[in-house]
Amino acid sequence: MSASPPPGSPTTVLITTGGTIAAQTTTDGAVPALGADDLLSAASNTGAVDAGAGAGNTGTHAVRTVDLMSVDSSAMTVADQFAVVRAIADALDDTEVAGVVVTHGTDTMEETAFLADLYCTDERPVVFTGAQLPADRPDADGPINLAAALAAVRDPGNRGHGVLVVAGGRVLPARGLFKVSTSDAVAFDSVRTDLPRPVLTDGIPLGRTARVDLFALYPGVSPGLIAAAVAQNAAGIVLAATGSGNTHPDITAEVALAVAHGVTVVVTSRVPYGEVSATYGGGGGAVDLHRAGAIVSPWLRAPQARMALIALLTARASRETVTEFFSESGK
Ligand SMILES: NC(=O)C[C@H](N)C(=O)O
Repeated sequence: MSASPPPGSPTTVLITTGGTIAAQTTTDGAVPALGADDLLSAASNTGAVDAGAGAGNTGTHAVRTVDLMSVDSSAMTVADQFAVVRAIADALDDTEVAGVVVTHGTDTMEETAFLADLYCTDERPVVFTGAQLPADRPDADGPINLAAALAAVRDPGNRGHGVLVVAGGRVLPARGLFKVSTSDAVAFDSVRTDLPRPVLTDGIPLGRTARVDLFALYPGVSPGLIAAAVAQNAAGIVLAATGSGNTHPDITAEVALAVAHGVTVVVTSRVPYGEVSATYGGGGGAVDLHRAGAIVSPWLRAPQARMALIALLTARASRETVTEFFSESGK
């Protein structure tokens, strides 16, 4: 039995979306099966949640639950991701709510948490968490991560820092985050933890969103990939180029054609750390890609650059606005 939080206690909203934190092992592989109440019970059993906590409350905070969806995050659609962002905004519409925890698969947490951060103008903490091991494993990391995420919402030091991600004992900003391990509890790292946070204030879109394709570049890559994206009416293309944003000259020619078709092209890197900058020439360097009309993303890597481009192009942002967003993000 869990004790009730004192009357008038602030409320944390717990939104669940599936992922390994909610998964059980079946003969067909691990699949999300658990809901918010199960996750809260497991978190309270860790002893890491304040005394008196349990399903329905965490110590001095009441917990309101929203079982939003139950999917592996690798199977999420962009519509699902915007549904998560809207659910966070709905939760924060209630002034009694002190903050929000979202449980989510780790495969694409860097994308959804970043998308939420793009629209996050509220001071109240929004914290994503997940797990690397299914909930039915004796060494499951989900319960301790959820307990830590709930504690992060209660920590006044986390106000005003945008969306955070808690996993494996680390608390990191969503912006700049990427998954670094397929299996370790320390699932994430950051390209830079002090990235500026330009936000989008036009409102969270409803309905269709812009199509943005993402290609990793490599020796021998076919320029036809870009032509195919243009032919299929992509509004934007993100290139995870080699090194500091470089590729083969044949790609540069296709980028120029795509830009001439009105497609917004953003160049980032397949390398996890360091700045992407227009340094190299030679026909396929970032200097050449920039001259061909591509916008360089100095710090946001491909998955997050793609989410930003989807959000910006859905809001019909001009080329100038997109350029400004990426340059602001790199200061
Ligand atoms: N660790 C995880 O959560 C991986 C899982 N495939 C997911 O992203 O939903």
